[in-house]
Amino acid sequence: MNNSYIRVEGVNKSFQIGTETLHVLKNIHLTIRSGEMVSIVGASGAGKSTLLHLLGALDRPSGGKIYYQDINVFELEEAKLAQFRNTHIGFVFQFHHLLPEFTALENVMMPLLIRRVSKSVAKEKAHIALQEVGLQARVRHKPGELSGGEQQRVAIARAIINEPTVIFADEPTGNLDTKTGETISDVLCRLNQEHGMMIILVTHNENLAHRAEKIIHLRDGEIEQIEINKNSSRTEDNRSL
Ligand SMILES: Nc1ncnc2c1ncn2[C@@H]1O[C@H](COP(=O)(O)OP(=O)(O)OP(=O)(O)O)[C@@H](O)[C@H]1O
Repeated sequence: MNNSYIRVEGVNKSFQIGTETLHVLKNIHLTIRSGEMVSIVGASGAGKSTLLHLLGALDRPSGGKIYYQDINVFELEEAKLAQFRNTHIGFVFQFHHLLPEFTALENVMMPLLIRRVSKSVAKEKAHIALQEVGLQARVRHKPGELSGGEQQRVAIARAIINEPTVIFADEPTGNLDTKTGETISDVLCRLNQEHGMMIILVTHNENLAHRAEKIIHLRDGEIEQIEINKNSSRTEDNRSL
């Protein structure tokens, strides 16, 4: 059965710096299945974040196509693309971009309020999302009153409130100590295993990278290797690329 959810076909990305063209991603081909947890690893400057941004439809490729099932996302006009992102995708970044003057609950409610969901429904869903990441006791705290790991869990709750199909995370444990980083890794793995959310993440954290069932090694903008992680609890014996 073909259950590929995201299909990347011959994607390139270049940036123009003055008269120079920087070829950051070259001829990327990739398939990511429904429910998969995938990590993208590689040296600094290899193109990991650039690839994640393209996969998450935050930026457009210079060439090639990205399909979500049968939707060619970059053929969508800007407003439709934004709507597509809001409906299907959640983002978690190293620097969580929480709004400092709002409580954890209000930060998590925000994506639903932007979509004009009623305040009472948004509140109820935000409570559930914060419970999901183990922060039910901190709903009234503002970001400055939370630890780094707690702030990151609020960011994850905000990313899952729309019940996205896929979560993109760029260095989600990047500025956290080892133990707090493990808690965040546990939260992401649980969302994948218990709720079937696809998780696609960029990380320099070896432990987190190896909890994914597929590890994409990028080198100088090219896929060097796609490693199927036999040790991942989700890897099935009969999986193929
Ligand atoms: N908007 C941009 N304009 C010009 N060059 C860019 C832009 N974004 C990224 N680059 C360049 O593309 C290359 C890849 O960047 P990217 O952020 O994808 O790397 P990375 O693998 O995520 O690195 P790191 O592990 O250090 O975060 C870098 O050399 C970077 O300078």
